[in-house]
Amino acid sequence: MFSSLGRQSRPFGEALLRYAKNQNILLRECSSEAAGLSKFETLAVKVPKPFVYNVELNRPDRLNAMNNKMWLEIGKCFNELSAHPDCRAIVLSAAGRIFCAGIDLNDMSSMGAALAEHSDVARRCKVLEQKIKIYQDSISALEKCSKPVIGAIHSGCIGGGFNLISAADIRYCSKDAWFQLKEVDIGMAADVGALQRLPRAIGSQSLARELAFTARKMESAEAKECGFVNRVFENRDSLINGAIEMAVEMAKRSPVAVQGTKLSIVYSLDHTIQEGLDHVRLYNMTMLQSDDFMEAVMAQATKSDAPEFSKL
Ligand SMILES: CC/C=C\C=C\CC(=O)SCCNC(=O)CCNC(=O)[C@H](O)C(C)(C)COP(=O)(O)OP(=O)(O)OC[C@H]1O[C@@H](n2cnc3c(N)ncnc32)[C@H](O)[C@@H]1OP(=O)(O)O
Repeated sequence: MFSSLGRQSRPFGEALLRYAKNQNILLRECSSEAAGLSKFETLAVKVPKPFVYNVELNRPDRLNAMNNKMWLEIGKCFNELSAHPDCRAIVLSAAGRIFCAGIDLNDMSSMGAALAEHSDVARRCKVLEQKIKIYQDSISALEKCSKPVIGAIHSGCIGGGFNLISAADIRYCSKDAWFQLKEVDIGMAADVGALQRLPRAIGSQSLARELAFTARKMESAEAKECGFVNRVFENRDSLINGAIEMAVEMAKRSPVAVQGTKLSIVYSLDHTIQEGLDHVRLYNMTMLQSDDFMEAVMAQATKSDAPEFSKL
C-alpha cells in the first residue's frame, strides 16, 4: 500500500529549493513585482524562503506612519497574497527604527480639507464613513487572508500600528518593543479593530480597557505575560529570523490543511461551538478528499519526509 511513496521521501528543503529555482523565484531580495504582486510604494515585499513572503512597512523616514497610500496598499497586498499560490505564510515586519508610528498625522489635515468641501453634516459623515471603512477593511485583510500572518514587531508600535498587528494570527516581538493604543491621546476612539481584537487576543477586557482608556505603553515583557505576543527575541534580526523560521514550518505543511485551519479558527471567533463544528465539517467533507490528505497520511504512516504539496 505504501510502496508508491518513493517520490515523497525527497528531503523537503531540497524539493522546495528545486521548485524555487524552476519557478525562477528570487529568494531573499526581490521586488514585489518579481514576487508576482503589484508594485507598492509604501511596502517592501521579499521572498526569504520558498513559499514564505515577508511584507515590510517601508516608510522608515516617517517611522512607518500610515499615510493614505499605505492603508490602501496594505489591503491590496494581503488580498493579493491571499490568492497567490506561491505564498503559504507571511511575516509582517517593518523597516527602520520604529515598527509603526500610527496614522500619518499630516494626512489628518487633508481629511479636514475633504470635510470642508461640504457644509452639511450628512455629506461630511459620508466622507468620514467611507474613509474609516476603507481603513478598517485594510486591516481586516490580514484576518481574511487565507494564509497565516506572523507579526514581527520591533520598537514602537503605536495607534494604527497596534490595530494592524492585532489582526495578525501570531505575534512575536523584540525586547525593545512597546505597544501603545494612542488614539485617546489624539482625541478619538480607536476604530480600526484593536478594541474588538485586543480583548480577545489577551483574554482580558480589564487590561484591554486600561490600555485603551489611558494610552499607557505596554512593554515587551508585559505583552508576553498577557499573551499578546508569543515570544520575545533579543533584537530585530533574531526576531525576523525567528518569525521566518516559524513561517517555514507552516509552509512545509499542506496548504489545504493550514488554510482550512485558519478559516475555521477565524470563523469560530464569532460563532458558537456548534456553528464552528458545522462549518469545519462542511470544509473537511470536501478537503479530506484532496491529494494532500492522502499524501500527508501516507508520509506519517511510513515515517517518510514531508510530501511536496502542490500549489494552492
Ligand atoms: C480613520 C482613522 C484610522 C486610524 C487611526 C489611527 C490613530 C492613530 O494612529 S493614533 C497615533 C498617532 N501617532 C502618534 O501620535 C505618534 C506621533 N509620533 C511620535 O510621537 C514620535 O514621532 C515617536 C513615534 C514617539 C518617535 O519620536 P522620535 O524618535 O523623537 O522621532 P520624531 O523626530 O518625532 O519623528 C521622526 C520623523 O517622523 C515623523 N513622524 C513621526 N510620527 C509621525 C506620524 N504619526 N505621522 C507623520 N509623521 C510622523 C516626524 O514628524 C519626524 O519627521 P521630521 O520631518 O524628521 O521632523
